[in-house]
Amino acid sequence: MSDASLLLDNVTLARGGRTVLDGVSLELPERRVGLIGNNGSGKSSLVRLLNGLLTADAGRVVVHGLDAKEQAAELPRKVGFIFQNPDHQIIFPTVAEEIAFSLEQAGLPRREAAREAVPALARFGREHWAERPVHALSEGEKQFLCIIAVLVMEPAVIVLDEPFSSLDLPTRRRLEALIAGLPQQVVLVAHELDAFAAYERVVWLHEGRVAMDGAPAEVVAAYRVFAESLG
Ligand SMILES: Nc1ncnc2c1ncn2[C@@H]1O[C@H](COP(=O)(O)OP(=O)(O)OP(=O)(O)O)[C@@H](O)[C@H]1O
Repeated sequence: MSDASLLLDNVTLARGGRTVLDGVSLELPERRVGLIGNNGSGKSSLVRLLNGLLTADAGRVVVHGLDAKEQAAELPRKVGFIFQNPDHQIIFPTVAEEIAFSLEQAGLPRREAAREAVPALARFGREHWAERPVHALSEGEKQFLCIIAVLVMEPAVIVLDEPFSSLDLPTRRRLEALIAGLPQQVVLVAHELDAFAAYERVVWLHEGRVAMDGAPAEVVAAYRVFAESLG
């Protein structure tokens, strides 16, 4: 296995007494990986194994050489996570404080992190946001702030779990362009199936198992047929 891979080896996970991942095995060295499937199929559960928010009941998860169980404490710095709802991620009242907190998480001493927040925002052309109250940002701006907060920590992997749900189309397109330019490995969970056209690999989860896995054109087309048949 290459060191820059995500590996799930026969992973099983139960939540609330139900099996939500059932013997999932995947080796994912691709830089752009999509995850699709019906509501409740296990997508969010799977990506939460990658940054230690959840721990597999059986099987093994390895993230760029880190064993998710043995080296769980190191995972949050390796895997940046962007949630569907930015309000779940943002904890500080101002933009600069939020970014300073990320820098501190990345290992900078507190005072240095506070000093570096505005220059960090400037790298993304958002230094004018520094003193803005987070609640005064639009949904798209909040999502962008979350992404900046994750990127300043320079993780090797970026996971986005349904990041487009509350975004209008222009904001979504801007976010997609930003994601496309990232040097990191990206794992995207989304119901917007056209978002995966340029991806290298798409995994379709169904009821906690891999239903299909491969090039986006084939996997998305097959999932579309299946999903339409349920409607
Ligand atoms: N906090 C929780 N406690 C117990 N069960 C949970 C919890 N969160 C999710 N589940 C269950 O785990 C299963 C998989 O959920 P998960 O969120 O991983 O699916 P998903 O594919 O991401 O769905 P969606 O597309 O709706 O976001 C579902 O049956 C769900 O009810």
